[in-house]
Amino acid sequence: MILDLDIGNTLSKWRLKDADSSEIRSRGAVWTREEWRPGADIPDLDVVEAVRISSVARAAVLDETVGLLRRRVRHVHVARSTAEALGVVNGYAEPGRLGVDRWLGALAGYQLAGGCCAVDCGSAITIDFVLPGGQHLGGFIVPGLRLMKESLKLGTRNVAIDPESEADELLEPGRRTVDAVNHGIYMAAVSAINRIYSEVCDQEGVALPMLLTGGDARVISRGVQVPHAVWPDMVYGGLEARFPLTLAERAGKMAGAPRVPDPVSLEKIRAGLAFSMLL
Ligand SMILES: Nc1ncnc2c1ncn2[C@@H]1O[C@H](COP(=O)(O)OP(=O)(O)O)[C@@H](O)[C@H]1O
Ligand SMILES: CC(C)(COP(=O)(O)O)[C@@H](O)C(=O)NCCC(=O)O
Ligand SMILES: [K+]
Repeated sequence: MILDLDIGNTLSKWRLKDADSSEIRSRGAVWTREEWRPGADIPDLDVVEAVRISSVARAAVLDETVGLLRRRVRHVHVARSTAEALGVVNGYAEPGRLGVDRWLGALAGYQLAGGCCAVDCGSAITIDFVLPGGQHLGGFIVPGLRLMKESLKLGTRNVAIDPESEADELLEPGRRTVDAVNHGIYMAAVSAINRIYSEVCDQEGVALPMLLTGGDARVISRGVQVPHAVWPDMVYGGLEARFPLTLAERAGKMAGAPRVPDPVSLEKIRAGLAFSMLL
């Protein structure tokens, strides 16, 4: 079995992948600040022959996790942001400073779709752009839904947006604090994504396919007008592309990859942008 780990600021996600069949056997998540102890919530390391890790948590969390794993597992691969990989050129002046989850998302998106806009809706919402030739432009970082809500300190932090809510309901003015906050932050997130996408496509003269991932991807997806696909395993896809282990991975296949969405025309994007400036 291969153990893939995606350690974010909020949740540490894991999945077990069969090295022979390339099938995903199980998955789970634990809070990042918690210690990784054998128990019901984490996979049995005895069956694991290789681990691949993406981590943006504090260095100490990664060091501890890697230390624990190296004692039990033969191959431990830790992803790093580099100046170039798999045809993508990192847009950061200091490439190593780009969050590795963003880098892996950009690599997966490029491998799947060529140029892309990769949006990761987690503790932060990150919006990264890769041009069709592989140049990563850099990106945008906005606080995620949960962080925005907590920063208001209005006592509404424990009432999350119902992930089943329809976008239409969330776009109405709230008539009590919790709704005013939830609808406000939802509007902030989706309008930032819509606007940033249009601005950058306009600047670069290219309509890019958009891919969404992260814990809030599904609910945010409903408010994003740009054609896009949700790919919950996008960061894992970057790990597969960067450290291919199975036959399918060596052939360039990433588990759970969606159909590439057809972007609308650049003319339409520009018309939308011009319209929003007039208002
Ligand atoms: N069951 C859940 N537990 C915690 N957060 C959740 C859950 N479902 C959705 N979320 C949302 O997902 C976000 C975490 O998403 P994730 O992509 O795992 O973030 P990160 O990679 O930063 O840890 C939270 O901030 C929260 O808004
Ligand atoms: C921006 C992030 C905090 C997002 O992390 P996440 O929300 O997925 O936990 C992470 O990618 C990070 O720590 N990046 C380093 C700074 C940068 O990318 O510029
Ligand atoms: K994120």
